[in-house]
Amino acid sequence: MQENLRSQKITQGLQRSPNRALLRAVGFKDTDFTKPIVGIASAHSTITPCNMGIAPLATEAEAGIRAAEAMPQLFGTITVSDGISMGTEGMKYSLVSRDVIADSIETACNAQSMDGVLAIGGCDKNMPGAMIAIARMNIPAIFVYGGTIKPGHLEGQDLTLVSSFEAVGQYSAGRIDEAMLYAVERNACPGSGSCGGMFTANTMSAAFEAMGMSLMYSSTMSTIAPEKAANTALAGKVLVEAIRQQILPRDIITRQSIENAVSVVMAVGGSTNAVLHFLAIAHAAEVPWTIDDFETIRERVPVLCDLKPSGRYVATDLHAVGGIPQVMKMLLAQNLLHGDCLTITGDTIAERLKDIPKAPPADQDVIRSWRHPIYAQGHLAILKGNLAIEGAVAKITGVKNPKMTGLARVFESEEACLDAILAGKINAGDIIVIRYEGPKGGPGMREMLAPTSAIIGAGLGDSVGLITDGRFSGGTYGMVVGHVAPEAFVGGTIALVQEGDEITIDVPARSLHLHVSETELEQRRAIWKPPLPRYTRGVLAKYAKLVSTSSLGAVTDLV
Ligand SMILES: CC(C)(O)[C@@H](O)C(=O)O
Ligand code: FES
Ligand SMILES: [Mg+2]
Repeated sequence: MQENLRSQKITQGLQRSPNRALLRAVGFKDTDFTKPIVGIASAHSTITPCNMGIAPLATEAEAGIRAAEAMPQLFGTITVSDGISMGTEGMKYSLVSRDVIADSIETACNAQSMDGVLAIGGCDKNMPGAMIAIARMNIPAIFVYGGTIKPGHLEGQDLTLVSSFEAVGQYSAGRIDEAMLYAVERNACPGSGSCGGMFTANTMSAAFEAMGMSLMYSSTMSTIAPEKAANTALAGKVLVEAIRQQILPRDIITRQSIENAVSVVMAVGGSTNAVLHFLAIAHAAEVPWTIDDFETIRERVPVLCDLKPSGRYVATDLHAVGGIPQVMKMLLAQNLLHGDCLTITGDTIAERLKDIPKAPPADQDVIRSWRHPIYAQGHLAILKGNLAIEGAVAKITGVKNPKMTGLARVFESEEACLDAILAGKINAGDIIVIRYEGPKGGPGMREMLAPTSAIIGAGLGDSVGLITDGRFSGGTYGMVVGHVAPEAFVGGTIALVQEGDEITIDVPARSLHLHVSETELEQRRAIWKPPLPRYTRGVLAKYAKLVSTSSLGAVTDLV
């Protein structure tokens, strides 16, 4: 098999002499022009612990690729740290960054005819951004996770970044003092790595491992562990072999492997963002996959892992007891995983899992036994109803009652809502509505981590519901429903809700209902006026014009 299938366009023949002149300047010798050119898409950044450990890993990948007789070429892609932009206008760029990352990787690889790409990412959008590009281009590729952070420690408790968000709510509700708030802040994030609970970054990396696009065990390794460096070099070698064998992403990313990935998301109790991102990845891979497909999986897959945000442990704890392969083996043993799906190594999932025991180790409680799951069914439910005709995504963890009726408390932005919670104006039984935060309206579907953490911190997690056309952080839990579609900006019913309207969130019935008659809704619709776009120039304006509804994954290249 020819290994420079694509790069021969820039390296072979008389006319490519100038191209070779440039490549010689970056180190190519006569014998290198027939070797595969392999991009390394590095999301290194010093702004955030999620990405600050990536540069040394990129160096490891480079060495692995070179040792396999290929030509590694490093290029940078961007990151937005959700935790740093959270709660500000800047957070509107977070989901936008997913598509900027995808577009930038596609641009670098296709413009320079690379034969394959190894993408390394850290913060939340790095994972889906890279995978969208990989699926779209369909050139041999592997994803390497930058690795998870270790937990922080305070007074015998394990902390994550989300502890710090919750401390703000606890402080405002008078449950902790200022000294404690700052103690949490100082101890929450002990160094390099992506946020440690089963938040969005860890959810997506775990899902990619399950999908076969990353090496086994790689998604739960700590950034600073020596095994992470060694595994990254190995990923480089595995990729070069995949280029030689021409194993393409769309051989791996199939309907079955997306089912495997989503099953693992349920089993680990992962982030609502997985719904949005897998819709977008499936779209990029041209795999038929709809929002209702998540429901089919939820019904059959239990939540097995006791992980934060609502559980007790962090990703490094999961790693220590067998990681994602152990969870996958448990699902495989119950026929809930397609064992014949291909992985990037050329082996199938079942072959990769063959030496792993069917049950988790007995002396631990991070992964529950099959008979005693945390929840008998998955925790990410798709709700529909007059408030969300296209669908909405509910996360139900840490709540006693998955059905709730209450009176609407309506906010036109996240900031307005947070102010009301912190001022003690939200009461048990309220259902908060945060709107005009959708893909087009926000734009960019901000994550409502500050309000949802403030609700938890105020002790209202069980008694207050929240619905929004925005998104949630992987750190959010409680009675929360996001991605409400159609969004307010395009005139979805959520735009017509008035203060004091009765709303029912009924997860068992999978319904989201506004108790207002059709006639009354029609009257309200007749006087509703679409708001002016919040941005008229720049990337947010361009994004708002292009982006699809969230029920189709908020993609920017819908045909
Ligand atoms: C800040 C977090 C925890 O990274 C959040 O953005 C998430 O989605 O998990
Ligand atoms: S802020 Fe980057 S993973 Fe949480
Ligand atoms: Mg996030």
